[in-house]
Amino acid sequence: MTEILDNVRRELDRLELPDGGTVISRDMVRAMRLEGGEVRFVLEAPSPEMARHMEPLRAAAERAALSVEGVTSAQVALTAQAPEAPAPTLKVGRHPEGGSASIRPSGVRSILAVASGKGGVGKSTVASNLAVALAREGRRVGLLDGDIHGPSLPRMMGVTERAQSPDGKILTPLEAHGVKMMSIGLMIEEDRAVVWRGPMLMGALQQMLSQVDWGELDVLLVDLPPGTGDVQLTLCQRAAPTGAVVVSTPQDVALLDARKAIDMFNTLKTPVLGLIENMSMFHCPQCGYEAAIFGHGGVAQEAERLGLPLLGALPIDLDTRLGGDEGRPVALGDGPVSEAYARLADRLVQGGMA
Ligand SMILES: Nc1ncnc2c1ncn2[C@@H]1O[C@H](COP(=O)(O)OP(=O)(O)OP(=O)(O)O)[C@@H](O)[C@H]1O
Repeated sequence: MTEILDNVRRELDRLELPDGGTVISRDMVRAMRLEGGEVRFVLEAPSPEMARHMEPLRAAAERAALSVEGVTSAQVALTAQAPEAPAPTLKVGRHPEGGSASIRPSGVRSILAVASGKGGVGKSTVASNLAVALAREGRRVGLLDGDIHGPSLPRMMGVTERAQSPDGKILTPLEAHGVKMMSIGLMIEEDRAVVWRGPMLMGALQQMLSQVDWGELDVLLVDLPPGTGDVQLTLCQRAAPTGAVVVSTPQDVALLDARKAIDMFNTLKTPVLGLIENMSMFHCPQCGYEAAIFGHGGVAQEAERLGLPLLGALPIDLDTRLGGDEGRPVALGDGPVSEAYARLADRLVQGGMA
């Protein structure tokens, strides 16, 4: 299936635009899906004015998709980016307000923290894929990037637009792959560093929870920074999360830090719902050889020791890395990793957590 969609994209990349580039290189294709042999996607024009002249391009895109083997029908819709809303006057990077008052958004049924002790274990990758898998199950999902110093979710979810605040008070979340999302990365330029102390980090989290129009959500996933710092403290003390899932690799050094994260959640009385092992095995796609690059079974043993469920085990996988870099989480496709995320999502839904 992924191959068919890749071929469709390849064909679309031949559709040249009068002012240069193609619909792919100009990033105009949205929400591409394949069901049975039917391909559907949206062509997004930069403005309503341009969309009015794009019917021939839309028809050409349909023909291009239909020319791909395995595609039996194609439906392409035209849309246009809304005229630019006023730039947010909302100032980010304030100190937190309101003492210990709740900052939990009222329409959100469940808040799940996605945490890790150590950095780089794949927490944001798991959060973005889990969000997509839950949305594919029909859940109303939000994804909040709590990693304020190193926001990576905009890139992983393929969102490049800036967040807007039509009234200067409340930010509108951006939407990608059926998930509403908010990140400091949507408010500052990508290569600008956030050089903030603890109180400003806590203030930013407060703003992203209580000054964002999250609407009605079944679940809001909060991708926490690694470790046990101010953001974790604020979330647990003021937003009453339903629980936390802790991501770790099977490596000893990562497990050691995961134990500290679990200890922190216990201290803050936030239930730890289970552990997720990431980068558990590498299956060589060429020769079938299996290598336990970061060790094997460590997270399962740790979960058993702590009496916590092992919610899932995800392999080291090239498509996972590529999907993260390209802004198309691997859980959008089909294949063993996408199925593993679907099982993880299902488990959380069945358990009433998402
Ligand atoms: N299962 C996997 N297979 C292959 N690559 C992976 C996997 N999980 C994560 N990665 C890659 O590892 C890198 C780190 O992942 P990610 O940013 O999700 O980690 P993180 O724990 O959120 O890091 P930090 O919190 O320190 O920013 C990314 O390049 C990501 O694509």
